[in-house]
Amino acid sequence: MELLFGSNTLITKKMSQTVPLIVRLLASSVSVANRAGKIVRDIMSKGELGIIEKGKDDYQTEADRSAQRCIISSLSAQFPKIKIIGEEDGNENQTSDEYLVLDADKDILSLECPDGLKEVKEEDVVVWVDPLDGTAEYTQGFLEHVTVLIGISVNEKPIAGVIHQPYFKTIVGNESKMGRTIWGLKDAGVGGFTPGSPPESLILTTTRSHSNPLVENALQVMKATQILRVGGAGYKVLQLLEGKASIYVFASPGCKKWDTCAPEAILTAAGGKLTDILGSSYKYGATVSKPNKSGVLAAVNDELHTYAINRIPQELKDKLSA
Ligand SMILES: Nc1ncnc2c1ncn2[C@@H]1O[C@H](COP(=O)(O)OS(=O)(=O)O)[C@@H](OP(=O)(O)O)[C@H]1O
Ligand SMILES: [Mg+2]
Ligand SMILES: [Mg+2]
Ligand SMILES: [Mg+2]
Repeated sequence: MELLFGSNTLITKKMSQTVPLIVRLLASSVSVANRAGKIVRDIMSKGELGIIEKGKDDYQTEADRSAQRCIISSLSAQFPKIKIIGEEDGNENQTSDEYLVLDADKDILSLECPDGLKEVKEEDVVVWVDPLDGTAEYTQGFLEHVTVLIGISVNEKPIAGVIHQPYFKTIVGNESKMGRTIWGLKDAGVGGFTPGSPPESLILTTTRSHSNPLVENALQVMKATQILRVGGAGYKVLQLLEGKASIYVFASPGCKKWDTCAPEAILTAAGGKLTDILGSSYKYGATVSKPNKSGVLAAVNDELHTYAINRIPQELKDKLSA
């Protein structure tokens, strides 16, 4: 019976008897994010983006829809009791065999699960999926900013995640490989990239396509030497992880739980911190409200996070507190 499934599934089935749920879920998330990234590239190559305007400055493309279908159908087939929440409406029940990925990344499967996460059950987990973060940038050709985000929360806290960058190019010898997958697991570490030390002077990263006067006010008070304006919460946190910026400031509603769950989990596993602009943590349980109403403030370490919180004027904090 098992032979019908192919060798990777067979390995996954054997592993399922010994490897803790969280490690298996992260390993499957890495594999499915790679496939979702290929879908994102293929749809761009075909040139039929199928753009829908969901709201003001808020777009959805065929890549957002198909990548979400791939991720949700693949993870729910393997972890049927886990609650999975995706950004794009109308996809949850559209399972597609074409996109079914049942592999699990072997390197992740061999990670040592932290003691506190060994007993986690499917019922304790909520997965937040942003199939394509940086949709505005995807449609405008800023392809390096685009990421696929899969965030894993346990008892409302983000504890593991994947940021896949479909358009990251690696040259190995004469061959170039597209895409890389960054992962993090609380108390275990991060991987898939080379961590960088924070820049010597204060460099901020913020939105490229969703600015407003509140956002600009919070940037000015930081006294930074440089402000990088890039797309996507995933890409901005990647800039922190790689030492290209040290604080991510977005003093506005607009971001949602699927934007921050995976980036927060990975940043925390790397020693950083992500909160709202008042310094309070967001919760990621199944019934929380989706918008991150009080903005985003993330930093590479606690010291810089405290610096940034202290510089935000009280008036601005009052405006963004719900
Ligand atoms: N004002 C507003 N309206 C609608 N959607 C918004 C808004 N601000 C941020 N976002 C969503 O947050 C994701 C990251 O966007 P940005 O890089 O522009 O901003 S930021 O991370 O919030 O700084 C990005 O997610 P994706 O939709 O997945 O691309 C944005 O759509
Ligand atoms: Mg969107
Ligand atoms: Mg997003
Ligand atoms: Mg999105």
